[in-house]
Amino acid sequence: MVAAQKINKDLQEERDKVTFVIEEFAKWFYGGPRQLHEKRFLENYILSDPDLQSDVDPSYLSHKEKYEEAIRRVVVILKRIDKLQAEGHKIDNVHKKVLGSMIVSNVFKEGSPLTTHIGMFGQALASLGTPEQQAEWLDRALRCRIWGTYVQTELGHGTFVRGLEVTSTYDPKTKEFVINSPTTTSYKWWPGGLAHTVNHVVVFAQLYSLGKHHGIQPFIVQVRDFETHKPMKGIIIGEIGTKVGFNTVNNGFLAFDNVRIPLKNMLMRNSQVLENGEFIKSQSPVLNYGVMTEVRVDIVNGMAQHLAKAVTIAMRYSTVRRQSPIDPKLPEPKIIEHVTQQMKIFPAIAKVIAIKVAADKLYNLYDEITAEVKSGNLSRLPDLHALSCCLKVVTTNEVAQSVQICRLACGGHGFLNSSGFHDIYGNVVAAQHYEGENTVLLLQTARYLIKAWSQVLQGKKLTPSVEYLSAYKSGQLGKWKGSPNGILTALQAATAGQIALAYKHLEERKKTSSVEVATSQTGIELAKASELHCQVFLLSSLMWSVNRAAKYFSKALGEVFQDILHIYAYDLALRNLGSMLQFVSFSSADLEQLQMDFEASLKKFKNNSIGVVDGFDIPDSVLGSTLGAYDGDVYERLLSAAKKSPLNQEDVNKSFDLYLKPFIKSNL
Ligand SMILES: CCC/C=C/C(=O)SCCNC(=O)CCNC(=O)[C@H](O)C(C)(C)COP(=O)([O-])OP(=O)([O-])OC[C@H]1O[C@@H](n2cnc3c(N)ncnc32)[C@H](O)[C@@H]1OP(=O)([O-])[O-]
Ligand SMILES: Cc1cc2nc3c(=O)[nH]c(=O)nc-3n(C[C@H](O)[C@H](O)[C@H](O)COP(=O)(O)OP(=O)(O)OC[C@H]3O[C@@H](n4cnc5c(N)ncnc54)[C@H](O)[C@@H]3O)c2cc1C
Repeated sequence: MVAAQKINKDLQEERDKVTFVIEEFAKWFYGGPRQLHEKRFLENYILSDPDLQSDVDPSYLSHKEKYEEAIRRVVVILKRIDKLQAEGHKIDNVHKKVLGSMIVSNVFKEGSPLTTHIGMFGQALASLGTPEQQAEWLDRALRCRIWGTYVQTELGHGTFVRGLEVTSTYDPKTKEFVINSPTTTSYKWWPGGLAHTVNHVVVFAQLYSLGKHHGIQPFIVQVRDFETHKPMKGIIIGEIGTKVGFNTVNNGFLAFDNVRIPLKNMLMRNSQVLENGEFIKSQSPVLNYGVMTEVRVDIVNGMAQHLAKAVTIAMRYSTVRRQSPIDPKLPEPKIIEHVTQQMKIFPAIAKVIAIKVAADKLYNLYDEITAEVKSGNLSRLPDLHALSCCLKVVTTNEVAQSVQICRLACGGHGFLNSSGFHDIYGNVVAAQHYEGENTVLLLQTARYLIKAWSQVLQGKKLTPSVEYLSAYKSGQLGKWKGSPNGILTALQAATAGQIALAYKHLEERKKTSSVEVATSQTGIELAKASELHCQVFLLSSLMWSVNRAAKYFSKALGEVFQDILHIYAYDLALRNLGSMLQFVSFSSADLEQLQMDFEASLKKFKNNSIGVVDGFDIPDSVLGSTLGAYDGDVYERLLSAAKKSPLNQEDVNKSFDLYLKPFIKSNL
């Protein structure tokens, strides 16, 4: 595909300078040769369907048309997956690998109405349902023969799950639950696909049985008729309106008016209600929160992919675009020659890799701990919760900021929808809101860090992710060294110092207030500590991975990883100087050197920067950008995209005769 393309000569010139084998990098980035091959196969197989080659640019459609087109595309893809399976291709979890991945990001642009079906409804059945319940619903859900979503948030409550108002009251006479939405604020609000797509939901409601309250429990409810798709009796359902992004996700509202469901529809893997109404408690109430944890883990991986798209666009465009002479005697340079441009894009490239590495580690931890939980051992669940919360926050915040920087790095053209940034940004900032509001999740991680610090004070041994707190307490951290390793220890000292301060202030406030009030008053410091702790995890994971790369990869690629690590570490240190200055001693010469080292690291990486974004291996059909295509034919693409605007399909728009002309005439 690539060989036949005519490549922009500036882009080719930069590609010729790359010192490592891009394919080796791509294999690493996707987890191995088999995974890379499977990704390419799926991209090609799915996206080559003629019914996806439509010339319709969804950004010109109305809200309603966008949704209808998204559903048409969903079905084309589902048929394609059915065909794939009928042809005997065995790909595990293929629906998630296609519908829940970047492969289709340019097909939907503003999100698929089946995103939560794939990522949350199926997952809720799998992790909260009994084997009998899974036999009834899971297989049909996985084959997309029933469509569902995860319905938790209400108009009045999203964060404080225990405050949800929808009730589910067991009636032992009929062996049914009766579900009700007692107030306006109890309307379910937000779930993806809920409005007009799904026919089932997993809904979270306050359980009452035999007059007693048993907290939030999950129930499966059919909300639309299979044949007519009309709302079922007692179901009030609709769409919540246009949004900053995610406009094809079909987020909806839902209220229940005495909706009856059979006893077997409570998902009972954890807690149970018996026929006589007796309630059997689960091992822990947080087991019902497991789906949220899994999605937080998925979000981190998704952020690396979104940012990979943004940096690919910014990097290729910066290689093709020439503007503003640096040396007046020479022609206008590629804009990537401006060091400030490198400062915008190279740290963002490094972040893609740091986040990908952290996501891999988080997935491994998730798999290990989920297996332990299944066998009844919940001891490491807090580690997973603490890490998944802060990583979800820091990666969504950093990627949102970096996508903006990449957009700005493309000058005015970055503001065009055809650049692709608008859709990437919309998808990224949505994740700052969903699956736990970001400040709230930082405070969850902080609970864990405060407990860890209290263990340090008691001389107890800590789990690996917080072991550095003991090192800080025994005075081993705090001396500045300008290497990535030195930056890691300085950051660890700053984090531990911040946790210790928050702990101290919390203890002081506890003397005059309850623990809860004191914790709330210490929120600013606690949130800061969590954020720093997450940065420690990101940097230490990247260092671990880069050191490993030295053993397993070619020397050339190993050096590129080292360059990336240096850029990442220097950039992180410069952005966190304020926090570090409070707990680490620096001289002004140290800071001057740090800036020099950062600039040198940009220069060193420059010749390989285009190779790394090519190694993200995002085909044009997935990238969907006039500025970032592989061949660099930016200006022709911009013009061709503009010509497709509906306004350009006629010489004179009717508004001239209707409004402008009469106005001009009337003023003559
Ligand atoms: C494509 C887009 C799709 C989007 C979908 C959505 O958005 S769906 C909607 C997404 N919605 C949201 O994301 C809503 C966000 N809100 C929430 O998740 C919860 O309401 C909460 C965590 C904020 C508070 O919960 P609470 O009032 O029950 O709890 P508490 O603070 O009193 O802590 C009690 C203990 O529980 C622990 N623990 C808590 N969670 C977990 C967990 N997952 N695992 C393990 N443990 C957990 C916690 O650490 C604490 O332990 P400690 O310290 O006592 O040993
Ligand atoms: C695009 C999108 C898709 C979504 N999809 C789904 C879905 O499929 N299913 C579903 O059930 N839900 C879904 N949601 C809902 C989402 O999970 C919630 O909006 C999210 O968890 C935040 O909760 P909230 O809206 O109640 O925010 P709020 O809690 O009201 O946040 C408002 C402000 O209050 C602050 N605040 C609240 N509590 C505290 C506290 N304890 N301490 C300090 N500050 C606090 C927050 O930091 C924030 O600044 C979706 C939301 C969006 C935007």
